[in-house]
Amino acid sequence: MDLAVGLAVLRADCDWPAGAGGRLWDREAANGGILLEPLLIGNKMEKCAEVGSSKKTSDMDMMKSKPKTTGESIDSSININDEAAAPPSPSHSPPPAKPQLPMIPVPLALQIVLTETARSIYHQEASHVSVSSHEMLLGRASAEDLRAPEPGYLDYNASIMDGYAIRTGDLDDARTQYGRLSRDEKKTFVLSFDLVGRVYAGDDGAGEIASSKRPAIYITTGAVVPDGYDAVVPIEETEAKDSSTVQIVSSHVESVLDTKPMTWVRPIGCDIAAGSVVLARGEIVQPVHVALAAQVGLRLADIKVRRLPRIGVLSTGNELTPAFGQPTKIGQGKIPDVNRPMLLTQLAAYGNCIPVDLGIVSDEDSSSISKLLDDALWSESCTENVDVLVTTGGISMGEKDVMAKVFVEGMNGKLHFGRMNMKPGKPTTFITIDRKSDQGAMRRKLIFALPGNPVSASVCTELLVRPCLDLIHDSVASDEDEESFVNHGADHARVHEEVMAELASDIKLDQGRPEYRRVALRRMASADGPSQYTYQATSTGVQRSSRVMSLRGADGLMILPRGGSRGCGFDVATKGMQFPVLLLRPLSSNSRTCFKDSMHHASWKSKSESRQQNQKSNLRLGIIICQPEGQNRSGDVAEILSKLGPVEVSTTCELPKTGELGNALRDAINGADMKDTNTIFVVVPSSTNRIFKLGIEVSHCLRQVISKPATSVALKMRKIAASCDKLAGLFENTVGTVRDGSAVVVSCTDIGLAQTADSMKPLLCHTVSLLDR
Ligand SMILES: Nc1nc2c(c(=O)[nH]1)N[C@H]1C(S)=C(S)[C@@H](COP(=O)(O)OP(=O)(O)OC[C@H]3O[C@@H](n4cnc5c(N)ncnc54)[C@H](O)[C@@H]3O)O[C@H]1N2
Ligand code: MOO
Repeated sequence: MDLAVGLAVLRADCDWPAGAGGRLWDREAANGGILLEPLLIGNKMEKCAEVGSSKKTSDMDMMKSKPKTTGESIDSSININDEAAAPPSPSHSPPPAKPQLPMIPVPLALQIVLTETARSIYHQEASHVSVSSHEMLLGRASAEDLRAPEPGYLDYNASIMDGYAIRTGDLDDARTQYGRLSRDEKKTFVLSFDLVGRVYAGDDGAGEIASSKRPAIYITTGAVVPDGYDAVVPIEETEAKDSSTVQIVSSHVESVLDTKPMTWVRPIGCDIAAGSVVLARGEIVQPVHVALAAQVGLRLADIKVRRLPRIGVLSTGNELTPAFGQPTKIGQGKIPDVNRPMLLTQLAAYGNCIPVDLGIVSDEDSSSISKLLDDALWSESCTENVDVLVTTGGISMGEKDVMAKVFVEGMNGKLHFGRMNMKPGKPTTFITIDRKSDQGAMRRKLIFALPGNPVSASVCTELLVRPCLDLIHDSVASDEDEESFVNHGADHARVHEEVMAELASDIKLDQGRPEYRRVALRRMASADGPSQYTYQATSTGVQRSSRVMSLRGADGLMILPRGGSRGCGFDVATKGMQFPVLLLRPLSSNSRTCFKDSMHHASWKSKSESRQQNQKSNLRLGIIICQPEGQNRSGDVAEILSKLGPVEVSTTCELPKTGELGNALRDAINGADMKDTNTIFVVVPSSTNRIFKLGIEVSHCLRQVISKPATSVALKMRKIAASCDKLAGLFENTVGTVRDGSAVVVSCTDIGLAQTADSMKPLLCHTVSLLDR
């Protein structure tokens, strides 16, 4: 008899709960006192080893683990008929339907499921389907690369603006003529076009179009730019003189004369070049792919997606009556079948499978259960057999718990594990059934026999069935050898997103098994700084596995260690302790969480604040204070301006012995001690009643050194200063680039300087970021 449980290497990122006191899991075999412990290497579970001694060699044999590496395959099958796997039965009680199998850690169970799933995918013939509506594409895995056909998108030259299509070649004469005019003559220059036609979006653009010396065609956004025309002038830059003449608004004449070919025109294929991949093989279809496929003109029949696995859901138990039917009689031992509607909807919500309702069966007659399931899985007459099966109930230790026997004995299944070290969900059982087709190809079915308690059934579906279905859904056939394919598939499968969360209150730990406690999560700003978060977990109440209310409002499963001396060493997990939480759904869809502390929210709340934060350090200041003899304001001004950025140098110029100020400013701006600056403030103290005159004087002098004036920035600054103090509005601020464009010079008074500088900071930072350096 061939008994072997291969214990696989767990995913390297599959760490067990923190705070479990070093022993990450253990298991006491039924009567052998065998402890299984993982050896921890670098906080990762690398392999399992047996410790302690055992009187039962066969038990040991069954548990024997050849440590495997990810490069090796797992043979995780258990022979259920081997007596050694079962605890001894007292002579007065009937033997249990299912032997007490090793209780394996959940991450190991998941690894086994993923490995066996990948193996089944390897042997599965890839089958692709197309769908009948675009909504059905969403979330499906593409079966092949989809490329944009010739000539790409768009297939005609289209106008980007409502305006007039023109021929840029027609502008040459007018441009030459305009170039010869004086400044005043240019002001009165008229550039006009003959309006020769109209093209609207949807017209084929091929209509008869009259020609003239300088024709223009009225065109709408998206319309075909007619042949021979190569640019569009936006309507705002034109005025219609009469029904046959369009004239360019005088302020736009110069720019329109400079119009380059294809201005405001989208050329053929510019959005999507012919041959570009719009949906890659294996990629999961998102709304953007639907948009791209539509844009390049594909038909639904052209889009092949992988067939979704069909998954059957069966409830077992004599006590069950169909849900949503006749009310059950009170106190008669009957209950509504909750698991089937729950799991059918849970699986449908995953979007990675087609759930199939297999009904309810009584647990009285194993052979009729075998027959029903055999039909669902293999029937020749049934074209739509299920690929995966989930049953609930009848999998524990009682006389009526027949499901393991049904699968193993009745259907020749291979049992991979029969108990998991967790609460809820301990009796969870995983089986595969392989058969050869008439052509000799291997076909495999994956069976999850889950506990009957609804919470256990739901949690185990989430923990094991969901990743299995995701793997089938996401996998793409490959030329690799079987073992490489299987190992790669299992190691790269999608597993649950995980966050660390701290307990909102004390929780008594289970003394027998680690608990996957249903918790609601709240995201909170962390003391570690902006955009750092912590999560707080609140238990959903009593965690009995019949209490479906414990699933209500749960965002995740918090992995609490087994308590007591055989577990983590303590009995109560106290408020504030942190444990990992496997997320049941992405947190962002959690409507109860308002991310007020997010960067997104912050940018809405205080745009200027965050901008200032971002732009903190790019201003390196030089300050030149033009002060009357005997005054010294440099300290105050430097202190105020230092809020903008580091002050590299602060210097003074004597006020003004006319004719000398210009030179003094030039020397100061170009002086060696200003070389590390990029923003030079020339500040004129307001203590004098000559503020207007001085403003003009300084401005005049600065214009000699400025290579490019920035008049609108200066005007803005003046407005801000005037809003602080009207007197400041009398000062003529000047802004422009100096030193070959490597620095900005700004002149101002000291009135309202703090507020003005503060308001100007974002603009100055941005200006400085655009300097030539
Ligand atoms: N001697 C032992 N007894 C039990 C053990 C054990 O280790 N030794 N494990 C317990 C644990 S843990 C669980 S979980 C349950 C699992 O039992 P089964 O999987 O055999 O399931 P049933 O006995 O058929 O049902 C359990 C419970 O759930 C109710 N149920 C079943 N199906 C449905 C359904 N479709 N909708 C709603 N409720 C359902 C059923 O009436 C039972 O109350 O075994 C423990 N026993
Ligand atoms: O595992 Mo059971 O699901 O604890 O109740």
